[in-house]
Amino acid sequence: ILWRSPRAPSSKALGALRSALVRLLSQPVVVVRDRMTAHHLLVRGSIGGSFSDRPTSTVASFVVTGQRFHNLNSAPYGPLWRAMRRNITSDVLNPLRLHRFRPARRRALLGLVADLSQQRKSSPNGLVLAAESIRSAMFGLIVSMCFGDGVDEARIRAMADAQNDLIQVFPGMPIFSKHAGSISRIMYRKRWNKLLALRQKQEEMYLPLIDARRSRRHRSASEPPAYVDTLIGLGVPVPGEHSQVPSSRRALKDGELVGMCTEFLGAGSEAVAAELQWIMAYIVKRPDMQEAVRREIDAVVGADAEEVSEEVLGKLEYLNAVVLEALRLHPTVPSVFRQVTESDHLILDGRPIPAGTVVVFPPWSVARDKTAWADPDEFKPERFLAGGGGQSLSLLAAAGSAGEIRMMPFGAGRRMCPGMGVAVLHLVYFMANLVREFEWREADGELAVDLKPQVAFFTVMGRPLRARLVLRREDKLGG
Ligand code: HEM
Repeated sequence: ILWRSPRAPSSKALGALRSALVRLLSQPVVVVRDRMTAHHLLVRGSIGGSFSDRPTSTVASFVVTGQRFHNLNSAPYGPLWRAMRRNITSDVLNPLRLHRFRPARRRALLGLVADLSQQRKSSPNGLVLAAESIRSAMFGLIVSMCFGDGVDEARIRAMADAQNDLIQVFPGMPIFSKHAGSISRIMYRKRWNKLLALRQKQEEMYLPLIDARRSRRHRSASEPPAYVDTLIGLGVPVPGEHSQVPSSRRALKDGELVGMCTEFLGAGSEAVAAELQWIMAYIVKRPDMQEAVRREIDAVVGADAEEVSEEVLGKLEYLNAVVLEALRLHPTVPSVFRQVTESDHLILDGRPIPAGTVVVFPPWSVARDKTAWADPDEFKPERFLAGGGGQSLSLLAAAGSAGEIRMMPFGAGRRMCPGMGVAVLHLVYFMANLVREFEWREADGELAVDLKPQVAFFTVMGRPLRARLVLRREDKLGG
C-alpha cells in the first residue's frame, strides 16, 4: 500500500501554514503485511543495500539537540551505530552476562510483591492496581542496570515521571523534524518549550549520576558494571574528513550519554512492563491456564524455596509457552520502521520504491497470518509445546533466522531489538514468581480485565490491569 501520510491541521488560524508544513514533512509510506516480503527485506536486505536505516528519529534527545546527538535507535546504519550496538550487546545485554544483575532482579521482585501485598491488605476484597506496581518495579530494575545500585527511591520516582512525560509528548515530536526545524519551533512554541524543559530536567537528574560513576576509582569484583560505565569508556568513530570511513575515535559527550541512558530506561522498562501486564491479564482471565502454570512451578520448586529461581526457569515449558504466545498475540511495539536509502534500490511488486520512503512492518499482522499459524487470533500457548505446531520455535528463529518470519515482537534483521534476551528473562522470572506468590482472580464490572488494546507509543491494555489477589504463601516473599 503506498500513500502520503496526511495530518490534518487542528486550528483554523494556523491551518494554511500548518498544511504547508505537513506537506513538507509527509513522506511516502509503504506498509508491508506479507511475512515473506518482510523476511526478504528485513533479514536479507534489498537489492542494493542492507536496508537497515530507520526514518529520521523523533526521539527527544535527537530533536532537542538539533539532531547532533544520536542514540542506538536513531543512529544511521554505519560505524557509529555499529560501535554503540557492539557495546550494548557485548556487555550489559549479553545473555551470558545477565546473571550479574540477579541481585537487582531479586530486589525488584521483593519490592513488587511487597507493594502488591500492601495494596491487597488495604483493600476490602484484595483488589490491586497491578499495572502501576509492575511499571515501577520494571523501571527500578532498569535504573539499576543503567546507573548501578544505590539510586534513591525518590530520584527513581522522579525519573519515572519524567520518562512518562516524554512518552506523552512523543506523538507531537515529528513537527520538529529537520525540514521544519525553526519555523515549527515558533509555531508550536509551547510544545517546544515543554520539550526543552523535560530534557533539562533529565539532564539535571542524570548528569550527577553519570558524574558519580565517572569519578569512582574502584569497582568491587562482585559488582556488575552499569550500562553508563560502558558508555563512559566507549570510543565512537569520528567520520573521516573526506569520507564516512572513521579516522579516529572520541568519547561520548554528556548530552549523548543522557540521550542513551534515556533510551535504555525507556526501551528497557515500558515495553517489558506492558508485556507483563498482557501476560498477567491472561493469567487472570484463564484460571485453567493459571493452575497449569502453577502446577508446573510446584513440580520443580520446593514448597520452602523462597522464590522461583532463575536456574529452573528453563524447565517451565508451559510457562515459557504462555510468554511466547503473549508476545505473538500482543507485541507491545506496534510498528517496525525502515527507510529506503539511495543505495537500497528497493523494488516491491515490480515497482521501484523511491529513496526516502518509509517502510512500516506491523508485528501484529505478521503474527496473525493464517499461513504461519492455525487459529492465529486465539490465545493458545500449546502451539509452542512439542507437537503443537510452533514446536521448539525460538524467538530468533521465529523472527527470520530459520528462513521465514512467523512473529516479530522484537523486530528482525540487523536492527532487531538487542534487549530480547533480557526482556524474556524478566517476563518469565516475574511471571513465575507472581503466579507462585498469589492467586490472581478477576475483579467485577468496570474493574474486570479488558483485553482491548490501546495503541500509542506502545500497545498497552486500554484498561490498566487490576485483579483481586489471594496470598498463597503466608510469611514468604509477600508475607
Ligand atoms: C518486551 C520487551 C521489548 C520489546 C517488545 C521490544 C521491541 C523492540 C522492537 C520491535 C525494536 C525495533 C527492531 C527493529 O527495528 O527491527 C526494538 C529496538 C530496540 N530495543 Fe527493544 N524491545 C523490548 C525490550 C527491550 C529492552 C529490555 C531493551 C534494553 C534494555 C531494549 C532496547 C532496544 C534498543 C536499544 C533498540 C534499538 C536497536 C537498534 O536500532 O539497533 N528493548 N525493540
